Amino acid sequence: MSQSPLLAVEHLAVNFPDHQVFQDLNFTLQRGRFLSIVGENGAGKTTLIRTLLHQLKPSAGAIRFFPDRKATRIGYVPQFRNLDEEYPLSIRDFISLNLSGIHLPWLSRKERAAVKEALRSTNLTALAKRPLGMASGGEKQRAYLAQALVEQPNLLILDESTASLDNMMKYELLDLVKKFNHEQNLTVIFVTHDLPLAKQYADEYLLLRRDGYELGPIAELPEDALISERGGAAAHA
Ligand SMILES: Nc1ncnc2c1ncn2[C@@H]1O[C@H](COP(=O)(O)OP(=O)(O)OP(=O)(O)O)[C@@H](O)[C@H]1O
Repeated sequence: MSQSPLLAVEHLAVNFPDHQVFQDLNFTLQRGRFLSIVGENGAGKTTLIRTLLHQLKPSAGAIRFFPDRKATRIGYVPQFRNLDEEYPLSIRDFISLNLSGIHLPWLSRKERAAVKEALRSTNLTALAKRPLGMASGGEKQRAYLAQALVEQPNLLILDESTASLDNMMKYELLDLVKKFNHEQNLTVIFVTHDLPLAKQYADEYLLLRRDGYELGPIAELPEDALISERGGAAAHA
């Protein structure tokens, strides 16, 4: 299989006023790969994602996108939050949120087709008119996935997106994501504390530790990846 990098993290360091999160982080993510980022609380997973999303500036080093950042569309699926039942938008309107207003105050024909496809591919067509607040947890999370997919990203970031979902919903969501990964060569970054889930779906792992990091094929993810050096199991978010 020919390899083509989507991004390269080079000698990355991120400093906060009181401490440094990474010192010299290096890895390359090839297109079409499914990378799981794991690490105990405070190891720097969110900091890395925020740096990838350009919300934080590296103190040293760089993240390079290929061919460039502009050509790299990033879809982001956040951690599950139970929206209020009163949340007024329908599932269809919620999925369209990122699109409306980009070109015109209403959706173009192409955008409407993209919303239709996002609904279809996440099994939400029959629920399109349902208020998102009334949807089940799994349906809500599929709506977030559809919202991220509607812009046809090259990179999909799942940021603890399965935390707080029950087992069935977790597998349902990741089965869908894996399908996009396989069928559309979509590159995936999955941040999680759930090692069995990471092992089942990812191709490779990045384990962040407070004093360094490890990388490798997912089959080599250490069983004790989330056991802190102080000897206890790390608390999960
Ligand atoms: N804006 C900030 N200012 C100062 N320190 C910060 C800031 N953001 C994060 N940190 C610190 O940086 C370290 C890494 O935090 P980060 O949230 O990236 O860890 P994490 O691996 O995502 O943790 P968790 O699993 O708990 O979500 C922590 O010690 C955190 O307190």
